[in-house]
Amino acid sequence: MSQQAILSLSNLSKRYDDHWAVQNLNIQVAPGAIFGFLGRNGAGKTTTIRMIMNLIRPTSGEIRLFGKTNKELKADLFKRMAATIEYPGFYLNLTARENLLYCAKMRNLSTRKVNEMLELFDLKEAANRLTREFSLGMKQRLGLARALLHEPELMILDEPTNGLDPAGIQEIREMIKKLNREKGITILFSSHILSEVEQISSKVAIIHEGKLVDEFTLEQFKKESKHFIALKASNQTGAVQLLNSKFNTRCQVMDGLIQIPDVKIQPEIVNRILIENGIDISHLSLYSETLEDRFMRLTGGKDHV
Ligand SMILES: Nc1ncnc2c1ncn2[C@@H]1O[C@H](COP(=O)(O)OP(=O)(O)OP(=O)(O)O)[C@@H](O)[C@H]1O
Repeated sequence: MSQQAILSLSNLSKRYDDHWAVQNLNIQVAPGAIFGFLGRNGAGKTTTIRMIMNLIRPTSGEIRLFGKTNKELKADLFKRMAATIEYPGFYLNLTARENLLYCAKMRNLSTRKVNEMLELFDLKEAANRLTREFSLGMKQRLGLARALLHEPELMILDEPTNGLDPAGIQEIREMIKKLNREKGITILFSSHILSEVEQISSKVAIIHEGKLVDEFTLEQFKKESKHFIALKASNQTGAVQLLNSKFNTRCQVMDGLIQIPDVKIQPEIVNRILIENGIDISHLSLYSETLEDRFMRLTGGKDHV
């Protein structure tokens, strides 16, 4: 990587009793990225984030933030980065504005940022309402506003859309993109929701049973993803034999569909050849591998896992 990584994990591992929650994790997050950290429940995402945040100690391996170890960064670590882990907690008897003002004062930050954050996160109208009346979506937004008060360069968000309804998920997704685009903040966020990761990440890492099983940019993914023709015929065995010999290819049968792997073969020609040979077709489509397919291939998991 030509540009120095803003976050670099080298052989990072964490062992609990007799099992590895995270094992030999190597990840580089480039400045300006929206890095999606994807894995099923229990894959090791939160453990990794807790280690980055210095909340738990790694069993082995190294974490470098801004090119330095946690020890070298000391207090600077929390000046230059921010994180939200699980559900954000607030003083429920204080208003949104009071919560932010309190946090700014505690951390010796300028209070002028409070109004800016309320505006940025669309909380201006709700600013004087008690946070006990807030919906989960509003609390998530207030949590992001609080995390951003000190203008961090890197934000780490652990499952930021957990428990939100579709509209809340959309709002947080747009916020993440906006923070990255307009404020230049590098973002690492964990998720087990594939569509979410696919929609906003510039780079994705898939973690499974504590190990990194795949890492790619969205650009790479689109280039590398498999394309094929899928069809269902009245005589599947006969159709496979015929297509293999006519097109010098190797068709596979998956989930009751014949897959022709060669993208250069034209579907209309496939259609004609099968019909001319007395084989009827009940389904024919062009297919590209989705992130969900790739994730399932690697982890045996499903979308919301
Ligand atoms: N304090 C702990 N003691 C023992 N085992 C733990 C501890 N914390 C996490 N684990 C185990 O480590 C593994 C990884 O857990 P982790 O919470 O990091 O997964 P995750 O990917 O964040 O999952 P989720 O999406 O469910 O939060 C799991 O098997 C979990 O049970």
